[in-house]
Amino acid sequence: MKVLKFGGTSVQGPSEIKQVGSIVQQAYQENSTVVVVLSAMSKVTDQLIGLARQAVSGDAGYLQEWEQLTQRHDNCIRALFDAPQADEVSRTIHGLLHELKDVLQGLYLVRELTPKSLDFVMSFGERLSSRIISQYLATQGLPTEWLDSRNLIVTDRNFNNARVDFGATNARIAEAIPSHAKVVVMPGFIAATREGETTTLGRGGSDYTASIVAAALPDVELEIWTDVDGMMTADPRKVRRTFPLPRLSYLEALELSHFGAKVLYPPSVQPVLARNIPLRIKNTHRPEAEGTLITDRSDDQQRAVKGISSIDHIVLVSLKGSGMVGVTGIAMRFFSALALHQVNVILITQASSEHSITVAITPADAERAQQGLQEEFKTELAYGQVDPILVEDGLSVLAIVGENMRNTPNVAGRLFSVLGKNGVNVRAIAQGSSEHNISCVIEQDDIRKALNVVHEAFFLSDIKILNLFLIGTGTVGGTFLNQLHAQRPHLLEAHGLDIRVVGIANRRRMQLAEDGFDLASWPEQGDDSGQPTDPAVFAREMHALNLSNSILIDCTGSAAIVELYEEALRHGISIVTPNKIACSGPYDRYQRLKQMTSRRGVRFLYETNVGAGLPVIGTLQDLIQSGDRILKIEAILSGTLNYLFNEHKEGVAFSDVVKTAQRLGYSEPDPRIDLNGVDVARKILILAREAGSHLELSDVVLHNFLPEDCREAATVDAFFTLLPNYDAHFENMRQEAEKAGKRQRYVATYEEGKLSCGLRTVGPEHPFFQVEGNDNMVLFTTERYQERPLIVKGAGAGAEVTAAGVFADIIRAGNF
Ligand SMILES: NC(=O)C1=CN([C@@H]2O[C@H](COP(=O)(O)OP(=O)(O)OC[C@H]3O[C@@H](n4cnc5c(N)ncnc54)[C@H](O)[C@@H]3O)[C@@H](O)[C@H]2O)C=CC1
Ligand SMILES: N[C@@H](CC=O)C(=O)O
Repeated sequence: MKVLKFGGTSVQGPSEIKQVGSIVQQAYQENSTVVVVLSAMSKVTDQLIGLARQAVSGDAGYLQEWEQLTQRHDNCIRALFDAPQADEVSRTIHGLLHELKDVLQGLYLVRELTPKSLDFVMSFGERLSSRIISQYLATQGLPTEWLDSRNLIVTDRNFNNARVDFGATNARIAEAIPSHAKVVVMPGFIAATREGETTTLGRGGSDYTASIVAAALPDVELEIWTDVDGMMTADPRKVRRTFPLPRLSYLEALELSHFGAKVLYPPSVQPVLARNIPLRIKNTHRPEAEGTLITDRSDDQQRAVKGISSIDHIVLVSLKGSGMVGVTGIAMRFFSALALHQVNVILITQASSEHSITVAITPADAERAQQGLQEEFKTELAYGQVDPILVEDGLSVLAIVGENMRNTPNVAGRLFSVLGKNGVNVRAIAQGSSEHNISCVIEQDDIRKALNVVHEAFFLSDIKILNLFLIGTGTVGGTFLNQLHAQRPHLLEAHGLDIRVVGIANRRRMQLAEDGFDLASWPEQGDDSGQPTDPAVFAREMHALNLSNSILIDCTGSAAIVELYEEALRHGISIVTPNKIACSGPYDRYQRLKQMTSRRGVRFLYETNVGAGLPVIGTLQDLIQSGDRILKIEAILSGTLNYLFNEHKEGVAFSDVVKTAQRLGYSEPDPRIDLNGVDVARKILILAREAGSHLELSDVVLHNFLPEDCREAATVDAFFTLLPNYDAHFENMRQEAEKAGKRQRYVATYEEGKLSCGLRTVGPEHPFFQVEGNDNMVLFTTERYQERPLIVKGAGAGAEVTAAGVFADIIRAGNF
């Protein structure tokens, strides 16, 4: 024998009902006796509640709503039945609808809506749907019998959420439902007291009806038909790449449904669990899908965590105070007060110091909980032995569930580590000693991100999604996008790294796309669509998306973008940047940014600030962290300047070489930043800070070789107009060096806490003499490298190498 329950979405219209018909037909052929339990057509219960409230408030508009309800059922009948049968079904349905209208008229007149009358009004949803479907199944040639659940399921008088009298109920079901071939159709959700008053079993109660019926019959299987492929690893509306779970134990299903998995109404597990009846969840729209089988054992021994669920709109209520420590009976009084005020407790935590007890409840219970606790502890409150009752809202509970968690170490470690790395603050934690469930309370704003990162950690450990917000699509940013586009498939396949660009901005336009841009056409998306750029709005939208593993990539040279860093880190967003302004700006901010990363479990990576893609900062950090001490840094740090001094030859104008350096993407957005030495000053300052010095940019002794009017030109274009006036001047400098057998080099030095940079001429004996093209060279003289310095050398500017350095930092941030 089979009991099939169809939810509201499975019976919402004629085409769905026809699909139900074919599923029942199949079950009948395989099992002979089938019990079909039906929900109301989707949204009808809410509509009925609305009608009752409208009527009782004296709003005659309820009549129009009633007409609509009638119309919906009429349409369904007309689509399902031919003329003579349609009239017959209509008569039954209209009889019920007029009964409903009379009840609503009564509510309108007496202006009182009791829980009992609300139950009666709500009962019409299932009574209507089950009558129509019963008749429909009969027209399909099935031997159908409609039974009124109110004659079978006996409850107490706890209207709206009645408790079942299983003794009486089981006996009535066993007697009424025949074991010979038959299709029995019943309304779900509704029941009655012994005296025949209509009751309901709580929202979602149709599942419960089916489970009660199954548990009262011999040799039975239960199937719950809904609109998803089974119990999923997490809520697919909130979490990406969820998948159905083929098997669960009753306990796991209970925990998951209790913590928000809407597919199953939690009380429905108990009756089938008690009789060890297999329960399968199936998709009405995809009957071929396997669904989820729920039995007494969880047979996936490999996976410790079976599912992740959550409950939003949680309130934490805490009783704290030194007067609680070591005093017996506090917990008893705390929970008695809550019970007395009918407060349903979702989660409990108590610190082992006994200094506080915290419970999670729903907002509807919050005021009663607070009042109840204030009354109970009024003496302690008056004497200051406990603090005022603390009520905090805007929270969610996230729970991971699985029977095998009990035998698997590091499940909690993984959970909290992944939350921490994504900047999700955990407010309260609960784990039962059975270890089936670990729950934690977090800010509701973080729930989407938290669910996604936890889901990735436990179910998609082979794939990690990184969400990039890129500002700056010029030389470096644009090249990075091209590199990512080319490398993305390989990273996904070989390293399970799914890197998505979800935000793009440049000086003109900005836009966000939660599922990621198509990198094949990013310039169009980045440049022509979206909205005018406003960094504050970009940041606000980035924070609002609150995506897991988010990284802000600043490929500008803008101080305005640096202003966004602290808030981004605070929101758990890592930062990767070639922009030197943050690390060479005020020391306090540089320090704050670095400290925030360790506190918030995010990364702030800027390897490309010095030497473009060369491993300069990483090398220095490794030296320091391994206990070495920096004695001196001497370096060529400007790719642009080195290029100029190498390429400025006889017969070539200096100003033309500067233009070429700009065209090749070596120079700063404003090339004067290179020529006046500021770019080099920033870089040597950054190295000094990494080496432990608390210096500022103003501490760098900078020898400028750019003539003053070029430095002061109003725009970059004006600068390029003036520069040719000095071609002869630069040619003289070059010839002088050449005559002496030397070469010009712009050299930065850090020694004994002093910073300087300036133009020098070096002979063939000096290592800088041979530094070619746009190369950089950094000599680290340290306690361990005193005889001969440690040297890092290579291209120190340019789109490809810098973009590759940014790329490497992103992967580092992602692997953190
Ligand atoms: N080009 C190179 O070889 C290297 C560059 N860098 C650094 O990389 C950064 C970018 O350099 P490039 O790509 O060469 O510059 P670029 O001038 O080619 O590109 C800058 C990009 O930033 C955007 N931008 C500027 N201010 C903005 C704002 N306030 N809001 C939104 N977007 C803004 C621009 O629209 C443009 O897309 C600079 O900080 C530079 O110092 C670092 C190492 C090497
Ligand atoms: N403009 C810089 C490049 C990045 O830092 C240089 O020329 O070195």
